[in-house]
Amino acid sequence: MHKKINYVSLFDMFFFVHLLSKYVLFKKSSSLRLPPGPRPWPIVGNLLQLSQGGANLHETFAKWGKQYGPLFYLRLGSVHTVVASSPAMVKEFLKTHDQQFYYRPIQTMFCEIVFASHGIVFAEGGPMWRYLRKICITELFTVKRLQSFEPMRTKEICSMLNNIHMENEEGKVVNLNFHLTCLVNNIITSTLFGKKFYGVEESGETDALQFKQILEDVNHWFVTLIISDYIPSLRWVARLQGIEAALLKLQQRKSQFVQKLIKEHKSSMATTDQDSGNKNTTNKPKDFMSVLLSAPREDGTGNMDDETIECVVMELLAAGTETSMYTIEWGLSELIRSPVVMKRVQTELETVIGTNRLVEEADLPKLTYLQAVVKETFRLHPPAPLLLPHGSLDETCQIAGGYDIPPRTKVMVNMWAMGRDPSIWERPLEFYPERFLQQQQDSEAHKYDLQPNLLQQQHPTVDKTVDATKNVDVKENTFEHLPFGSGKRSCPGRPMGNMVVEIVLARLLQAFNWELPNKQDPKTLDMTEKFGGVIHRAQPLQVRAYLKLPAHLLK
Ligand code: HEM
Repeated sequence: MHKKINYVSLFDMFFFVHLLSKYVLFKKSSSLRLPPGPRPWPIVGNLLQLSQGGANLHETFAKWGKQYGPLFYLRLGSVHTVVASSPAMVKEFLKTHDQQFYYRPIQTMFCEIVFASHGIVFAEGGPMWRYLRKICITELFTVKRLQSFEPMRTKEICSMLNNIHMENEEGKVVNLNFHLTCLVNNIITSTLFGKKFYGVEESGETDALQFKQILEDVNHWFVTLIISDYIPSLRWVARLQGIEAALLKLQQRKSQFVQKLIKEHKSSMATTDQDSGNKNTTNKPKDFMSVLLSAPREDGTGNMDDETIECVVMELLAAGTETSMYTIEWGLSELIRSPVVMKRVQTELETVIGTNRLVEEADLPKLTYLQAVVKETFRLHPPAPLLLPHGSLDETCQIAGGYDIPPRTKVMVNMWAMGRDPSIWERPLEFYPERFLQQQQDSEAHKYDLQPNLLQQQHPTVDKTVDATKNVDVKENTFEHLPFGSGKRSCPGRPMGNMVVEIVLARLLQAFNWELPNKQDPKTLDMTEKFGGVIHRAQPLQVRAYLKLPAHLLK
């Protein structure tokens, strides 16, 4: 009994000291003019309210945005957080004060251990991050480099089309999610390491199996809420729960896997150099890992170190795969639900490309309606609904409205809420690509509308004359539509991500007619979302695909 009382008083003392330290910390911020927001609880702040009702984070934030305004404040444990959800507020952070808010000051245990926070995505900022972004833009995502991988992409897409066709011939329902996972992973890893891991030999402890397991674990931990990320004094809890050990083990597995690839690359580069006197004599495109291995260090002395390369390639893999593949799945889901829009995009493909050859990447600029379909998909289903967190480092910043943003505040942008905001978009919940077409492009698209009145029948409420005046560039310049972010932290992989989404969708639509299994009414297709780092369909898309091109074109 005596012992128990001692424990209780010890706990009380710990609790009191904890509260006192929080009080001292937040006394300072209470003199600041913070944006409005829900009332925080002691210690945990608004953390518990986040999970109330089981809604996805971006949905909860959209609800609070309506209640508290386009900029609201939360305290998540000890982490100051603000959420912006109007073009004017987003412009404040991504343009007007981009110089102060381009940092990623909030590091989670996952980023710290698994990515060591010294690549691009999770790096706070600084000269190394700037240098790596420069390499992305001048070396990796150039038109020339991306074009050099076109034959690989064409081959992979054709192989997927063939597999889908064969499954359908056997009377099977096609799980599109499965096919897209294989395809997009193979495209990205072939670009990054010159290797693919899906659809290859899978018996035993193969590279493919290891790769998939690592990727699964990285995705799992990326979205797992670890309490000590918000209440750092509870790090010992993460230790006791074995979280820290699990993350360290994942880091080692990831490191061993990528280091093996780096070793293979170094020895094949050495052989090529010996054979050809420093000239690349093979027709194989130079993958990103080879480019990074021959890139100089930031200070110009020697080559970049292996740890940085390891970090960068894994980040590119994590950033580039699910974003692209889920967009394609959402796009096709929306088109199946809107037969008139589906008809228009397929007619555009028939008219511009014909039926004697498959659409190629060089054709994409001519397919204006397809581009509008992709933009409309990003509007309703931005893969990163809250972008990635931004923030300032050590200074308090004053922004429009007279609000103070304390140092190291996590700044989130609710792109998902903006995409569905009726004050920005007319009839925001309708899938209506025409809203992105300029007037002259719009009349072009009408060429492909076989029955002009059908669109109005399907969307009786849509007033085309109003929406047709809008175009996507205006929407980006006015900070209304930014699926790739904007400013210093905007997505460097955009040229690749956008192109992969467009070409895969174009080929799927050109090659097949799509239906739901068992003659299910398209309007009843379940569109429930799940947030797991990237927004994806709660239920993978299951479809029937009927070939509409000669089968030999898929070879
Ligand atoms: C549909 C495709 C994609 C979408 C929608 C997308 C979207 C985004 C968004 C919203 C951000 C955060 C911007 C911010 O913090 O404000 C981002 C960052 C990033 N993305 Fe993408 N992305 C896509 C594809 C790719 C691809 C294919 C790659 C590379 C293979 C890539 C590499 C990156 C990197 C490295 C960053 C971090 C930039 C930094 O922190 O400086 N992304 N992306």
